[in-house]
Amino acid sequence: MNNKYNLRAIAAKAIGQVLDKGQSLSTVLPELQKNISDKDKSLLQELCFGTLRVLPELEWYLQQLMEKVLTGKQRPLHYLLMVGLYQLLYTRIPPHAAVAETVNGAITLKRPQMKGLINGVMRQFQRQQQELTAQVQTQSSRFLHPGWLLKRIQDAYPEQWQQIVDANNQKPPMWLRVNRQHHSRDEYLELLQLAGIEAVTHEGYPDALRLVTPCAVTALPGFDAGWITVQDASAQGCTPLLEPQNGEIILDLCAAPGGKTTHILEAAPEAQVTAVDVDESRLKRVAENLARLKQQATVLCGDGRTPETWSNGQIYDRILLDAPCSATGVIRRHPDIKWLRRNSDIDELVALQKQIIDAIWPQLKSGGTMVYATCSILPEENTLQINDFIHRHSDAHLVNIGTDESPYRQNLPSQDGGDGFFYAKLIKA
Ligand SMILES: C[S@@+](CC[C@H](N)C(=O)[O-])C[C@H]1O[C@@H](n2cnc3c(N)ncnc32)[C@H](O)[C@@H]1O
Repeated sequence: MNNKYNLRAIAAKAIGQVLDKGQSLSTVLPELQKNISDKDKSLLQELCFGTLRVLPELEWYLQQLMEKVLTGKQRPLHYLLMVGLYQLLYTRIPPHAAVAETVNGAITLKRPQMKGLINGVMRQFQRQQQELTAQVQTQSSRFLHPGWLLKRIQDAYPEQWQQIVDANNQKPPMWLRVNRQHHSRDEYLELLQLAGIEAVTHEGYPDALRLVTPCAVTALPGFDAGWITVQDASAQGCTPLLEPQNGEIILDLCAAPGGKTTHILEAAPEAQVTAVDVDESRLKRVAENLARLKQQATVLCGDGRTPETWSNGQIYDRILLDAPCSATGVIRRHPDIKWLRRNSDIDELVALQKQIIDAIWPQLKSGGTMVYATCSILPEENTLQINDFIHRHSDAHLVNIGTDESPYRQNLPSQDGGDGFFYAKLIKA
C-alpha cells in the first residue's frame, strides 16, 4: 500500500464531484492529480473514466449486494465501492490488491469504521461475480446510458442505435494529426515506425494516423516541436471542408481549445485567423496550442451571439462555427457527459446554436464559405438545425458534402474510426 495517498479514495472523490456537484472530469482531475506520480495518474484516470463509463452496471451490482445503498455522509463510500468493483471487473489489478486498497480507501475518506462493510461487499461480489455478471445482461442497465439519451438515440437511429451505444461504451482510440508544414503523413508514419510505435491511416482524413496502442504524447517524435497534434479523426474533417486559403480573413468561432484553429493554420499558414470563444479559461489553451505549433492568430474572448461587441464590423472570407453542443458524439472520450447532461439541455443548446449561427451569418462575405460543425449525433442540433436555418435565410446555399439522400455529413462513432460528428457547408449568395 502507498502510504502517501490512496488512489481509490481519490477516484471516489472525483466521481462524487461529477455526480453530486455536476463538474466535468476534465475540470476535477487536474486538481486531484497534483502531487501524484505519473504512473498513478494514469491508473487514477482509468479508475475514474472506467467507473463513469459503466456506472449503471456497478450501480445495479450494489443494489443486489446491499440492503440499502449508502447515502448522505456515507455517499463517498458508495463511490469507493464502485471503484472497487470496477477494478475487479475491468482491470488486471490482482483481486486481493484491489480489495485491500479499496478497504484502505475508507480510512482516507475518514470512515475507518466502514472498512468491514467495504470488505464484506467486495468479497460477496467476488463470490457471486459469475452469477451477477450473467444477470446484468438481462437488465436495461447493460446499455450503460441514461434512459432519456438511449431513447433519443433509438428514435434518431432505429437501425444503428445498438452499434452507436456499443461504440460509446468502448475506450476511445488515439488519433494524431500530422502537421504538414513539417512532414507528410507518410513521412511521420515512418518516424513512428522507427520509434517502434504502430499506427494506421484513415482513407477519409489525409492528415490522420491512429495509434494501435495509445501512448503518452512525450513518447511521440517531435510533439514539443509541433510535428503532430492529438485530435480525433472526425474533428480533422472540418478544415478540408472549410478550404482555407493563404491571405484570407478567417473566423474560427467557438474555437477553444484551438484544435481546429491550428489545423486551419497548418493548411493555410498565411491566412489571417481570428479565434473567438466565450470561455476565457479555455482560451488560454488556444494560446498554448498556437505557441507549441509556432503559429499566429488573433485570440479574442467574445460571445458568438453578439459579434458587434468584438468583431469591429469585420467581414470574413470563411467562417468555421464549431458550435457548443450536447457532445453526444464523443461520449467514449467523456463518459461523464452521460451523467452531466439532462434531457432539457438539448432544447437549450439548440436555441443557443440558432442564436449564434443567425448572429454570425451577416459577418460572412458574399461568396464566402461557412462550415457548421458539432460533435453531436442528435438531428435537432444538426440536420434539423441547418434545415431550419436555410429556410430562414434565402442567401444560404447548401453544398452537398453527403450523399444522394442527405447533403450533410453525419459521422457516427466507430471503434476504429472517428467520433460522432456533424458537418454542413454553406455558401453565401
Ligand atoms: C466544441 S467546443 C469547441 C472546440 C474547438 N473548436 C476545437 O476544435 O478545439 C465548443 C466551444 O464553444 C464555446 N462557446 C459556448 N458558447 C459560446 C458562445 N455563446 N460564444 C462563443 N463561444 C461559445 C465553448 O466555450 C467551447 O469552447
